Amino acid sequence: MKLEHLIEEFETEIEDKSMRKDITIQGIADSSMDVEKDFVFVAIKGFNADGHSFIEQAIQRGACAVVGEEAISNSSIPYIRVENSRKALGVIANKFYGSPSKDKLLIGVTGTNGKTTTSYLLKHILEESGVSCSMIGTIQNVINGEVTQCVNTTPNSLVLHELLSKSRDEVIIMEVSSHGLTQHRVEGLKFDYCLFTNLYHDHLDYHASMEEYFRAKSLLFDKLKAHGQAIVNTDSFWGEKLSARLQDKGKRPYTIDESEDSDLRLLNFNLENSTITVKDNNELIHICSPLSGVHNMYNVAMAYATAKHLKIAKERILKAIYEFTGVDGRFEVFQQDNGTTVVVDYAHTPDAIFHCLRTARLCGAKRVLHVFGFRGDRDPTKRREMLSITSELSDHYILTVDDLNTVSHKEMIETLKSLSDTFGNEKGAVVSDRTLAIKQALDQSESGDWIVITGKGHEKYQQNYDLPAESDKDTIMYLNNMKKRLLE
Ligand SMILES: CC(=O)N[C@H]1[C@@H](OP(=O)(O)OP(=O)(O)OC[C@H]2O[C@@H](n3ccc(=O)[nH]c3=O)[C@H](O)[C@@H]2O)O[C@H](CO)[C@@H](O)[C@@H]1O[C@H](C)C(=O)N[C@@H](C)C(=O)N[C@H](CCC(=O)O)C(=O)O
Ligand SMILES: Nc1ncnc2c1ncn2[C@@H]1O[C@H](COP(=O)(O)OP(=O)(O)OP(=O)(O)O)[C@@H](O)[C@H]1O
Repeated sequence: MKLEHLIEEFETEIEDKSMRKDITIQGIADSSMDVEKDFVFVAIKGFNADGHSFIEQAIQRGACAVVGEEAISNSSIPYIRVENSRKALGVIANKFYGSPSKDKLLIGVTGTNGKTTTSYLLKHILEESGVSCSMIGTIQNVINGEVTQCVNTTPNSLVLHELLSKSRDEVIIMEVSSHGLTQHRVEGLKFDYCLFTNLYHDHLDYHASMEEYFRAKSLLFDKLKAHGQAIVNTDSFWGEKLSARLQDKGKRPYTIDESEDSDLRLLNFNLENSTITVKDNNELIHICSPLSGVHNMYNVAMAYATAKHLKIAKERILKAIYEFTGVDGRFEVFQQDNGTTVVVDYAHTPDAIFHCLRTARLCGAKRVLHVFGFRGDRDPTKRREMLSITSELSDHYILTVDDLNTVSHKEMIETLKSLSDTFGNEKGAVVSDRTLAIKQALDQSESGDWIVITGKGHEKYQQNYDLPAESDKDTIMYLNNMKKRLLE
């Protein structure tokens, strides 16, 4: 593709007109380290670094043009000045990869919690109905059945367009984070369906307020195609607000909640046999799912509604939901020989913790023991609420280390102690090693108890701990094996 074609969308002039615009572009890079011969380098002012300071390095590596926001004179190669480099990256990536989303059915899922679960369940329903499906999200990306690892929930626009261009699947389901939306990572995409799961306290280290967080999430719905459909969980203030916002813009969202005037009405949750009754067009439907918890019933309803919109037969949807075995690290249950139930879950927001602990209670736990921690460098404002919820809903909590990121172990332990002293209750303890915290909970447990371990879910540990384990699930396995060996 010629440079002049790649940049024709921009009103800005190439700084030096004597430069060759007819040069053939071989690729695009937003990192100077990825630049190769005849690549366009897009300089981005980031949170840690400024891509403009790597322009020289990019040129040395073979860049044939640079896109950036700053005024630069005497550039030795064409320099295209734009207002917003992240946005420009999306525009040129879309062009370079030939508008790869144009012929795909694109489903975007946003919300604080439930994106991954809803996406996996929907993918399962579609595939069981013979529809091929790509998925882009937190745990991994799956394109044409091939799994690749990911850095972000929503990759940047360059990676995203490349993934889309590779996909031969009929449908693409992607999780869209608020970071992704504000950083223009989905620039150039138009969605057929946009789903809103919920909005809870999270990421207030990044967004200045819940209102701003909501505005960020709402941006996804501006990217609906003209005949695209929004599917919104309206059981909360923020869901209702989004629905009203869409209606103000002339859109008719499909709503899901427990009220009479919703499009899909959730009537009854039966946690004992994991069934939810919904009213769909005056028909009462019983949806049975092995997923535990009221929160998952909402995820089930969301996936059901979307599959119905995609014209999948009701019976097929119900069968697929019934057979869905769940998502790695999302309320994953491990029964212990002593009659204790251990749950590993990815909850790291107050609300998600509330749902997990409440689910354990509703499932008849004799006692609930909660093991969890706080991530270093992540929204500290939610910690107090997380502690209050566990103090209320668990019989005993053990605060321990989660990912430290750049925070030192010592500093984190001091934080845990101080938070527990101030906002916890006497039922809590701090154990500095995560694997030993899990061991302590297992050692204390009796038949009928539930141990709920939250925070890490499917993820591997960032730190080394005392027990040789790489994840919460590993730790449980290790401890069980150790016990068996001792008994032999
Ligand atoms: C804070 C944040 O969101 N950062 C994201 C952002 O990084 P950035 O562009 O600011 O990076 P930077 O390091 O400052 O570098 C600036 C520019 O200089 C360039 N550079 C840098 C060094 C060099 O030698 N040469 C060079 O060209 C970089 O390639 C970059 O273009 O843009 C990158 C590309 O899109 C993201 O990978 C990165 O996500 C980081 C890894 C991250 O942890 N983000 C989290 C907060 C996040 O986005 N999370 C959400 C999920 C949230 C949820 O749970 O719901 C997600 O979608 O993943
Ligand atoms: N609908 C829901 N409402 C409230 N909490 C939920 C819901 N679905 C899942 N959760 C909780 O949130 C955790 C993360 O779920 P999931 O991975 O599906 O959400 P996500 O939106 O992808 O999260 P993240 O953005 O953190 O990756 C679960 O382990 C569970 O504790």
